[in-house]
Amino acid sequence: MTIDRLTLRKFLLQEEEKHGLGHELMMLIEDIGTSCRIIAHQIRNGPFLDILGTAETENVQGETQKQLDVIANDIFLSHLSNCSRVAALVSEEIDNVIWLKDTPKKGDYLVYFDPLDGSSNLNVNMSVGSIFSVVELDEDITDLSNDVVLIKGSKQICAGYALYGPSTSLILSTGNGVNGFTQKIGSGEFLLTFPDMRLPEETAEFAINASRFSHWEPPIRRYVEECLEGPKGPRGKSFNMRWIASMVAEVHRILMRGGVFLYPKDANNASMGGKLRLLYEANPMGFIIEQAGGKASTGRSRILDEQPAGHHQRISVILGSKAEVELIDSYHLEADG
Ligand SMILES: O=P(O)(O)OC[C@H]1O[C@](O)(COP(=O)(O)O)[C@@H](O)[C@@H]1O
Ligand SMILES: [Mg+2]
Ligand SMILES: [Mg+2]
Repeated sequence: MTIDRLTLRKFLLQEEEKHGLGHELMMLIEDIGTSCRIIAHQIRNGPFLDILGTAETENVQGETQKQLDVIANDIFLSHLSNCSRVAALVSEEIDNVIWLKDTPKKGDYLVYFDPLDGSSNLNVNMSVGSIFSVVELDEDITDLSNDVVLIKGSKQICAGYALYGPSTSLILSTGNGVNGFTQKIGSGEFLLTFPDMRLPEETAEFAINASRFSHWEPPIRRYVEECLEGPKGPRGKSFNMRWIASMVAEVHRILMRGGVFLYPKDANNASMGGKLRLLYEANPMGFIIEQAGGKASTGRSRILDEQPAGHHQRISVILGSKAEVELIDSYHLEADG
């Protein structure tokens, strides 16, 4: 039996009626969806096209790029330039902000994206994704500097991600909850398969790269150790642990069944501010998680309230089920005295 599902286009038209999304934002979301469809196609054909390996280049953050990091970035750049309201693009893979307008106006969009997240998973055929975030300018801009894009995550009007897993998912929020779409094989359309996604307040599952144990701050050690102690420990129950090394895949699992994801600032990455990037990883994922009823914190403050200091800034990330993130925050508070 096939169930009739809303297409992304029809869903956006409904959102427009209910919440006045605006034609230009709808078009932009469709362009993002198109980019993700093309990236999904490239990834699935990766072994035949011989594009799963390393490129000859490094990105601005000194990371060796995969060929698909570059390809996915080019796909986003070419499609997002279509929208007449997009003033600037900020990509993980590009050093400076790309200005598409000489005189951006109030109401124009800034789009931030990680074209391919978890790309170390590519050549082992594990899940990867794309992450995006949209902010509206609240004033006309005369000086096109990189600093213009340093806007808090609480100002996002739209964020989401695509997960290139066994199926391709597009998860989206325009500030009215979170909705999940799946790309249909054949038509290639995104159809609404997970309406109004909510994550459970409590959980017994956590995700952290435990190989970094020796670098962790005391509150993170305390949290993980208490989980590992199981029913006889202070948490009084058994915990499960998962690590895919792809933030998109971890966040998606948490959105579907609860859990908490930690990539904290630690002794090894503190000089960079952490591992994950604020503007195109932490903020959009924080927005999605909050819109689904969860919480996103650095351990010491709400991620979406962080004032960015640089457009490739990194940050400590703890997000997921509300009660669990609150507990980890309380351990930081106690440790800081
Ligand atoms: O290898 P590690 O340190 O566990 O890193 C995994 C983390 O790095 C990232 O892959 C960073 O993303 P990029 O692939 O976009 O650089 C996150 O998705 C993930 O959470
Ligand atoms: Mg990433
Ligand atoms: Mg990336």
